[in-house]
Order: sequence, then C-alpha cells, then structure tokens
Amino acid sequence: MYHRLTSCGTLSGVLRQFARSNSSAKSRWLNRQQSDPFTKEAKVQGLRSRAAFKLQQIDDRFRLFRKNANQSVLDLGYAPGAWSQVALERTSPNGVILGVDILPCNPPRGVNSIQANILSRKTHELIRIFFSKRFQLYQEDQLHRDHGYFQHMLEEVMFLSKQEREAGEATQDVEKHPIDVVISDMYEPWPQTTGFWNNFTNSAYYRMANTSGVAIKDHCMSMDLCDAALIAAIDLLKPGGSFLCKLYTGKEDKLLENRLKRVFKDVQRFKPTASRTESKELYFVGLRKRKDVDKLKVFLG
Ligand SMILES: C[S@@+](CC[C@H](N)C(=O)[O-])C[C@H]1O[C@@H](n2cnc3c(N)ncnc32)[C@H](O)[C@@H]1O
Repeated sequence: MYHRLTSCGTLSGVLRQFARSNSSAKSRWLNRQQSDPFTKEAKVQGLRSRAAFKLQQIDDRFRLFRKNANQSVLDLGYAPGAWSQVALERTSPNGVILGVDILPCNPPRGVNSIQANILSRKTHELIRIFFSKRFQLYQEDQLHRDHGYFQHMLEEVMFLSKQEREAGEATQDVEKHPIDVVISDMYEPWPQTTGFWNNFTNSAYYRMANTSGVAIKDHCMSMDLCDAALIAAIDLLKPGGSFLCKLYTGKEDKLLENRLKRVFKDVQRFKPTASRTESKELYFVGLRKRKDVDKLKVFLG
C-alpha cells in the first residue's frame, strides 16, 4: 500500500509540491517584508509589526482613542501586540488595555493580556471582571487555567450575584458594559510547525501572513471572527462606545455592515494606506454604540 501511494505520487508527490510552493511563497513574503517601508519603520520605532500603522491611520481618521480619559480598550487577537502598543500610547497616561489572544504571547510593556478564545462565554466573563476591577495582571497568573486566582474571583462574583439576585438586591460591582473601545484584528492562526526557537508569536517579522490565499475561505473565516468580535462588543461595550474590526472582503460584506448598523449609529468602511492595495482586507468602524441592543435582532435581522 505504501509503495503504491508513493510510486503513483499521490501522497509524497503532493507533499513535495506543497513544500516547494510553500517555501517559494515564504521567500516571496520575506522579500516583500524586507523591502516594505512600513515594516522597516515599525522596527525602527520598536513596534511589534507594521499593523501598528494601519491602526494609527484609522485612529487619525475616526478618533477612537482619547488621551487622559481613563479609556478601557479591549484588543481582540492582539498578538504580537502592535495594535495594543498604539492603543496604549494614544490613551495614555491612564488608558487600560487588555489583549486577548488564543495564542501565547508576551504582551508589550504596560499592556495586560489573557490567553483565551473569544468564542468562549467564560472569556467574556473574565474580560468583564478585569475591566470592572482594573487590577494588574501578570504573566505567571495563568489566567486561562482553571486553578488561577482569577478563576476563584470569577466563581466568587458569580456566587455573589446569585445571592444578591435571590435577596432582591442590586448586583455587585461588576459592570455589565465596562469597555470604551473594542478593536479586533483577529484572523485564524496558522498551525505552528517551525520557528519554536524564535519566540514565534512575538516575532511578526518572521511570521508569514496567516491568510490561506483562497479568497472565499479567508472571507468566511474572517466573517465568523468579525461576528465573534461584534458579539463581544454587544455584551461588553458601553453605550456610546466605539468598535473596529478587520474583514477579508467577499460576498457577505453587506451582511456584516447591516449587523453593525443595528449596533452602532455610525458605520464606516475604511482601507488605510498602510494596508497593501493587493490585500483583500478592509476595516469596519462602528461609532456611538446604541443603547439596549438586542443580540437576536442583530443576527436574525
Ligand atoms: C493578524 S493577528 C493580530 C495582529 C495584532 N493586531 C497586532 O497588531 O500585532 C490575528 C490574531 O488573532 C488571533 N485569534 C484568532 N482567532 C482568535 C480567537 N478565537 N480568540 C482570540 N484570538 C484569536 C490569532 O491568534 C492572531 O494572533
């Protein structure tokens, strides 16, 4: 069986071809990265990737961040951390940034982070508690693990709110909508097969773009993650708050735009100049979140 598979080339041939095309795509990508002015500038400025310039340009246009305004910012899919760096700088000195990523990553200095999947309800609860209490997180807290002290706090808050509900009292000090700005640059990560020696998730310069190159696939995956970001915004963002998400464009753009319009009073599409012309990425900005948004109505139309 093994002989038949390899001699007719079905398996090993395909694998060899994949490895060849993958390595030439990789060297094309590396060449482009090395000659790209935004990539060079990001290195000079100590920014973790060229994505920082996209967020700067979006913020120059829409003013998501404010200095000295105690803003709480949730950065979804924050690794390696360039957007968080921009958010921190533009909300200084008292902005609080929480990055959430499904991959492990050391956050930039001054940024808090948890390794978690935004599709999980528990992640929403952790985020809500973090912003309500605004405590300092440390890497070694291992927040995503069930035995971390944060889990203990989560259980305590849930227990207290149950007691308070039963006693007919006002709920405890966890705010329902504690966040001013939600930004999402999420895209499904490639499975890591190499580069383990290289602190991989923190090194955008050595990491290939994680799109598949198949437009319809990129679009559908990206739609799902934009929906997840929108659900987080409905659940956690203050009325009046702002939202930003990246979408790989395709036939369902309009569907997302309509959903966004049910949540925000003002919805805009924007492609910053730092985003490559050949890239299918597009940014949706939602301004002034409406009050009392009904999630079911947003998604069922
Ligand atoms: C393009 S990168 C973000 C780059 C980042 N904005 C920056 O400026 O450095 C997309 C990130 O989304 C994360 N991601 C994808 N799906 C996720 C999920 N369900 N929950 C949390 N993070 C997710 C990936 O792990 C990846 O690190």
